[in-house]
Amino acid sequence: MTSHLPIRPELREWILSTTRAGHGVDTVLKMMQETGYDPRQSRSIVASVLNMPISALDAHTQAPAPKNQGRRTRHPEAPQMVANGHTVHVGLSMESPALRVLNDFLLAEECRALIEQAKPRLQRAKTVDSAGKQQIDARRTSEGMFFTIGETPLVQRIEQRIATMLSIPVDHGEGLQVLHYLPGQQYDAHYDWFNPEQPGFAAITAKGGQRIASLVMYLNTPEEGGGTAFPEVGLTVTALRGSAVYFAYDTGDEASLHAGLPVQKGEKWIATKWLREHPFQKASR
Ligand SMILES: O=C(O)CCC(=O)C(=O)O
Ligand SMILES: [Fe+2]
Repeated sequence: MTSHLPIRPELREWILSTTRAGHGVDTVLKMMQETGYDPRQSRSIVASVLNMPISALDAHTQAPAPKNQGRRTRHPEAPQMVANGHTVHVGLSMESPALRVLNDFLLAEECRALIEQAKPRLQRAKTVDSAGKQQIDARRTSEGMFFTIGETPLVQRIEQRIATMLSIPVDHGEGLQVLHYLPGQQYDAHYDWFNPEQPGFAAITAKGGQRIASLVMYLNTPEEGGGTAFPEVGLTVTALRGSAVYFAYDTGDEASLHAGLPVQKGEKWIATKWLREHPFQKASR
């Protein structure tokens, strides 16, 4: 996905002028890493600017490929899989973005209980600004809250189901977030991966590294609207109680662009789990 990376013009110009001045690709990569770029990111960016495949980049560098590549999730396989005794049905599969619609991911009773546990703690949802700070954002008008890892037996059960289904340890997950949207509320089109070009990138990824996949679980069925749209591929996933949409991405994967469409009638409750390439926090039990 190297061609999809948003690269600042100054950085592009610097890479071109440095290589034109006779410095090797390995020197450029080293300098980028010294200024805080993640090794994998710098390789993608340099390959994109110099218009060469990452594999060709290896031939120009003496250093072996970076070893701190994080984990990746396993995409659930159709038609169904059993995670901790619970059967999940794969209703739709897509390869770009890597996406699965999962039916029966949560029981109706689990959806109801999760909403009840979240309700007293809702606050206006925030986004992460370019300095890595949480902020109120007009693009995201819903209310939300975070559970800590394993905070309640129910949260723990859901986290273990996710971990088994995607074959990734529970501690790679950010705390489960519950969001509540009322009519007119939405989440504008965005990527869940963090942009390596934004100033706060190092701070946001210091713990756990980059995000690699998301799971959006629908806790109710809005009367009208409120689906999750993937505008790059013309797909809208219907918000249906108990089902979920899973999608995985590389940094810069534009196909993973998605939006929580406005609720037209009724309300919408979701729980989101974002997964990181490295352990994000210690599980509490
Ligand atoms: O509300 C939705 O359908 C999408 C939510 C979302 O994109 C997120 O929580 O990152
Ligand atoms: Fe998202």
